[in-house]
Parts: sequence; structure tokens; C-alpha cells
Amino acid sequence: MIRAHEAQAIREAEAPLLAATPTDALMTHAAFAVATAVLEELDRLGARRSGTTVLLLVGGGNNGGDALYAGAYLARRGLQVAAALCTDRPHERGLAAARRARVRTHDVLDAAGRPREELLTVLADRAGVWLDGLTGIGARGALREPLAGIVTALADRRAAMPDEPTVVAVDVPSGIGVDDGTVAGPVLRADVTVTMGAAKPGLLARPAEALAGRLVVVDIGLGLGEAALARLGPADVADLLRPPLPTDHKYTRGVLGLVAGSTTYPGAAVLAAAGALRTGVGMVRYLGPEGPTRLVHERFPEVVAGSGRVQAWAAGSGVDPADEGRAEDVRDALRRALADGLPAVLDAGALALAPERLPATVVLTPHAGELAQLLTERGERTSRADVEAAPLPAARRAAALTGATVLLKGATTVVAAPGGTTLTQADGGPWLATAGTGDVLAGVLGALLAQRAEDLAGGGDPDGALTAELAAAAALLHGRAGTRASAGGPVTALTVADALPGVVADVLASP
Ligand SMILES: NC(=O)C1=CN([C@@H]2O[C@H](COP(=O)(O)OP(=O)(O)OC[C@H]3O[C@@H](n4cnc5c(N)ncnc54)[C@H](OP(=O)(O)O)[C@@H]3O)[C@@H](O)[C@H]2O)[C@@H](O)CC1
Ligand SMILES: Nc1ncnc2c1ncn2[C@@H]1O[C@H](COP(=O)(O)OP(=O)(O)O)[C@@H](O)[C@H]1O
Ligand SMILES: [K+]
Repeated sequence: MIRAHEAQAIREAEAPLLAATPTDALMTHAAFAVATAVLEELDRLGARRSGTTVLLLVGGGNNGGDALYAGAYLARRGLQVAAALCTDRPHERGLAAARRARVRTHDVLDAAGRPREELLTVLADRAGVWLDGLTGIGARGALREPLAGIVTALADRRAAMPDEPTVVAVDVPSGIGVDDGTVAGPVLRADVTVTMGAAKPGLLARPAEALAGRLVVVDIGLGLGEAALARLGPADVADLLRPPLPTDHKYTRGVLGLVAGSTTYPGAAVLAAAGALRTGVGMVRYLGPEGPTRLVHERFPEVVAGSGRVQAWAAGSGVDPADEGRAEDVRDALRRALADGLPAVLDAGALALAPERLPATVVLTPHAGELAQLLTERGERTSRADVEAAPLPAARRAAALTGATVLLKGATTVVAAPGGTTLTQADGGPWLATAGTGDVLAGVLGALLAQRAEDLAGGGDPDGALTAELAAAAALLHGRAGTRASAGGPVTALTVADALPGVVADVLASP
């Protein structure tokens, strides 16, 4: 599991260590890790250290101090190091250390505080590695001038260079929303981000996540509390799954009630059933009109048609809320879930049919457009573009407004529980962006809720912490199934479902 902590929590955890350790001890530790990451990256690229020039981009805070100390280490290891001082107040001791190690320093601001663009360009062109130490967790809002102009000029330069430099960000790519992953202004895209103490939420949430590259987390011994955001790995998912025991029978493994597909969209019934069956449940009970029921039976004769006892519900995939008959089936499933205190997935058409308030064991699974509509219907005018610009805050807002757990689909999936638990998963590639994969996901999640219904039903998990972890686990299984089905090429939704058993087996075998 990767755990991310907000800037304020990092500062609070840092404070006692700063007081107890010699001046700059934490900073030199951090800087050493940055220098090591640079050397490892050069090794990975097969570049010669002695022939490589590193350009330090130095801002006025401790983030610039990290870069200067890292530059000193690198200079001692035989690299050519130049520092572009993008502030009139660089970290004094870091600067002295860099100069002692023969780092060449350049003031890239003129007397009026404006960037000397020609000098910056010359320095940028000479370097094979740029180390971004402009701002870290101390930055507030979008980068201001002169840093905004410097970053914009460097990004343009990089795009024009025949051999693009490797960019290593210190702590975070300067200018990202550290706590929320938004990108309000120019940011230099990094190939590697070396982050101190713990990951930050912005490094695990889009759009900022896409600018951070490979993430290296450096342990500087911070005593941190509960994470603000987490990302599950396969071993975490293995702990959440409930594989069958010798004593199990089909009813104890969990029965999923499925209200998906309609005469207009019959395929969704097959896809959601496939997602559930391939993830593993005791039984799927399907409720739907004749056409989709027949289609389901052609593929999956094991599905039982008609109502009966279930441990969890999945409703809404392939349902048009304007289709009155089918809408009533969804409402009925939801009424039963609420009356029986059972967990449920509400997907696609069910989102528009959901009541104002829901329990945390109900998971809403919108994509960005559907989330925008959901928020707008609850009085918070939001566009799809707004959600895409700030998916993490949007999902959290929806969880707070509805009381439900929200799984926001996209390249990175965001899961937010009303009690505050937040997870993000990025396990699948963009081939997954194809019709019907969302229906499969609803089935996967339905199966996981049915497996763990004992822990969720009847008021268990009131704040949604476990529900959210199961939703994130569904995203991981689904994403990995997408990657496995794709093997670098296109997928169809049913092939994603077909890849699930192998993924479940791998996950259960993970250390
Ligand atoms: N504490 C430690 O020992 C350790 C800390 N560590 C490191 O410290 C970093 C945090 O350092 P920090 O607190 O000095 O803040 P930092 O991110 O450098 O930014 C402050 C500078 O940015 C400026 N600035 C702010 N907003 C801006 C904007 N929108 N646009 C433009 N400029 C803006 C601000 O200018 P001002 O607002 O003062 O004019 C000031 O100059 C952390 O990320 C990690 O790298 C590690 O070494 C581990 C040990
Ligand atoms: N660019 C992307 N990269 C990775 N996964 C994606 C991307 N775009 C969409 N996905 C995933 O594909 C699925 C699409 O679901 P959805 O939008 O509901 O499609 P549909 O309604 O056609 O089934 C979701 O699981 C989503 O997270
Ligand atoms: K930085």
C-alpha cells in the first residue's frame, strides 16, 4: 500500500525531528536520496556519469535547499553541476555546500527580478538532467512569476530539444496542488519524483499524477498518523478477498442480485454478470426482461433468473432511467438493499434514481460526466471538465453530499468514502476506455461486496472505510484484467472479464 499525507501533516511530523536533529540533517538526508535517484536514473538510461551535466533549478525555500545539497553530492561523484538560482534568497547553507563542491551557480533573475531567458536557455540546453527544486510542500496555489515564466520557458525548450533532458522533481513537481492533485498553472513534467517522508495526495491523483513520473518515496523517519489517501497493491487486495473455504457452499460465498441491462442495452446484463462470476461469487441472481435474460443464459447458464435471498446488489448498468419499467426494477432493488441493510453498487442509470442520502455501504460508480450531473442535481453546478480538473475533490464532495461511497472512474480511479477514507488506483491502461468495461467493473465490485457482506450488512462499516477498500480492490482487479487482456493491444469488455480469474489467482498468490 502506498500511503499519502498532506503537506500540513508532513510539517507536523517533521517539527519534532527538526528540533531533535542537527541543522539540515533531514535536508541532507533528503538530498542524498535525490542524488541517488539521479544516479540510478542515469544508470537505467545507460548514460555516463562523467559526461552528464545536471542543472539545479533552485527556488527560495527548503525545496531549493534540497536541490543544492543534492547538487553538491552529484558534483562530488564526478558530474558537472550547474545551479540556476531562480530566487534572490537561495538556501544559504545549501548554496555554500554546493559552491564548496564546485557547483557553478548562476543568477537567472535580473535586477528587476525577471528571468534572463538567454542564460536560462544556455544552461538548460547544456544539461542532460534537470533537477526541479523550485517549490515543494510550501507552495500555495499556481506558480507565480518569475517561477511561472521560468517553468513555461523550460517546458517549451524541452519540447524543442533533440534529446530531451531527464527531469527529476524534488518532493513534488513544482506547482502541483500538493494536497488535491490539481494543476492550476505551469508545471514541469517530471520523469522521476523523489518525495520526502511519504507520498503526497497530489502525486497519486490526476491531473498532477500524470506529471510526476516514477515515484520514489524516501523514508526520513517521520512519525506520521493516518494517511489522507492510499493506493492498494496486490497484497492488500489479497487480504480483502475472501477465497472459498472447504466448508463453504454457494450461499455462504455470497449471492449477488443483479439488475443490469434492458431491452435497449441487453449486453450490459452479460457484461456485469461476467464481471461478477469471473471475480467469484456463490451465485448471481438476475432480474430483468426476457431478452437480456435469454442473452445472459446463452453465455452463463449458471445464472439464476428471478428474485430470492441475496447478500449484495448491483444495479443500473445498461439501464435508461427514462425506461419506467426498468427504473422501477432498480428502485425496487435499492429499496430492498436499504431495508435489508445490504451493500450495493449503483452504476450508470441507477445514479439518477438514487435518493438524496444513502448509507456508506452503497457505492456509486460514476464516470466524470455522470459525477458532474450528480453534483449538479444536488445543487452544485459542475461540468465534466470541472470533474476532470479536480477528480479527487469532486469524488470527496459527492461522498459528503450523498453519504454513499463514491468510485469515480477514469484513467486513475478515485474512491471516496463519506467518513474520509480515500483511495486512488491506476492499474489499467487506456485500452480500457471502451464501451462496456464499466459494466464489468460493476459486476466485479458487486462480487466483492457479496463476498464480504457479513462485514458490511446491517450497519457494519458506517463510515465506508471497508467499502471504499473493496471498491479500490475492484478497480485494481479490473485494471489488471484490462492489462492482461490487452497485452499491448485493444480489448473488448468481455475479454477483460475473461482475464479476471487469472488476475484473482495472481493477486491471491502475491507476497
Ligand atoms: N523542513 C525540512 O527540514 C525538510 C524539508 N524538506 C523540503 O522542504 C520543502 C518545503 O520547504 P519550504 O517550507 O521552505 O517550502 P518550499 O516548498 O520550498 O516553498 C517555499 C518557497 O516557494 C515560494 N512560493 C510559495 N508559493 C509559491 C507560488 N505559488 N509561486 C512561486 N513561489 C512560491 C516561497 O516564496 P514566498 O512565498 O516566501 O515569496 C518560498 O520561496 C519540502 O517540499 C522538501 O523539499 C526536505 O528537505 C526534508 C526536510
Ligand atoms: N484512459 C483510461 N485509462 C485507464 N482506464 C480507463 C481510462 N478511461 C476509462 N477507463 C476505465 O474504463 C472503464 C470505463 O467505464 P465506463 O465509462 O462506465 O464505460 P461503459 O459505461 O461504456 O462501460 C472504467 O473502469 C474506467 O476507470
Ligand atoms: K519541486
